[in-house]
Amino acid sequence: MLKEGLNTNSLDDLSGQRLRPSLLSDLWVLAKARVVSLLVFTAAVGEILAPNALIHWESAVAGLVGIALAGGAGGVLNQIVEPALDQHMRRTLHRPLAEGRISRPGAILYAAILMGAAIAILAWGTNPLTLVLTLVGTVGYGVVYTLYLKPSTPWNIVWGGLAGALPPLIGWSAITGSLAALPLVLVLLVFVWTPAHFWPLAICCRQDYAKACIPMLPVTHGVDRTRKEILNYAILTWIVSLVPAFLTGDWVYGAIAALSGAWFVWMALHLKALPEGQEMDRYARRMFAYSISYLFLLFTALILGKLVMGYGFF
Ligand code: HEM
Ligand SMILES: CC(C)=CCC/C(C)=C/CC/C(C)=C/COP(=O)(O)OP(=O)(O)O
Repeated sequence: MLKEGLNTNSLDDLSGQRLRPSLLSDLWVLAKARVVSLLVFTAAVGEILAPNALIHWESAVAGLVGIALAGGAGGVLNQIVEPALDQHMRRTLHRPLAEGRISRPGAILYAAILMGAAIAILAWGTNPLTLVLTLVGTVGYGVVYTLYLKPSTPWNIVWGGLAGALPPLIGWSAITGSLAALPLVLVLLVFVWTPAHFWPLAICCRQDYAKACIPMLPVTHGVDRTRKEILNYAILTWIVSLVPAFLTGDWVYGAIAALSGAWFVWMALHLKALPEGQEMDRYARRMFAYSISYLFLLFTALILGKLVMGYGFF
């Protein structure tokens, strides 16, 4: 059975036969709901850090629901464009469109419903800035990254990552209707984190990307250059993660960011030192998994700091 890679639907039964996923689970996978959950969490942190989030709780709820729906629409758009590519990759070949369980028109209708609902909720419960930023996120990922950047440049995810980095700012703007230094730094943080999040996985899947003719960095520039870039971006992420401590005066957050970032950089160094082979691929997968916990930890530490210290000056 196809155990290599992150299968989105590992539904093999005891006899090795694949069970057919339910429609609900297909809709969940189509909307990339697990990725969207972290996007929504970073948006929630943007909201909590904003002044008077509790007073504007209706906007806060509308902002989170809107981002979840719009992020889901982005995931569906991505898979509408890519069924042929998904069929070539062990990690993605069981996706609903790739296996034909959901038709293209069905997926287009699903994306339209999600996006329509997102626009309606954001327009009703938040403000024009939040609506525009969210649209930029969905179009940036679902159209610009998927259609243009991904098939054409190995730096695709650096620029595509901007879309996924927007939620903290969207969360802040849902509450305040404006921009500010702290959420902009958080956007920068997710932006520089994204390459060190994704390229370890791209190293593991490099043969699949090569077969599918997608110019991911390990395919075009090799594994060594990719490991060097992962290290550069891990160091950059570590540095940027310390800036919120200076902006908020939250040194507990600062200590957590310093330690968890040092571990991220150490993993990048270790990955770089390993000889190419299965051990390196396994370690790259560990670093990919850690990247997700790391971002979650940073954002959790930020809200705990706000809840304890209040940041009255924001
Ligand atoms: C262009 C930018 C990005 C790229 C290319 C990328 C790529 C990926 C890929 C290929 C996966 C494997 C998951 C799957 O098979 O569906 C993944 C997983 C994940 N990504 Fe990213 N990612 C990006 C940005 C982000 C951002 C901004 C976040 C959140 C802030 C995020 C959060 C996650 C999470 C939580 C998972 C785990 C999902 C799971 O367990 O199924 N990613 N990412
Ligand atoms: C603010 C807002 C609404 C933003 C939406 C942005 C969004 C959904 C970003 C997710 C990024 C992501 C899952 C990339 C996967 O890359 P890929 O598509 O190359 O991976 P794949 O090979 O798994 O399809």
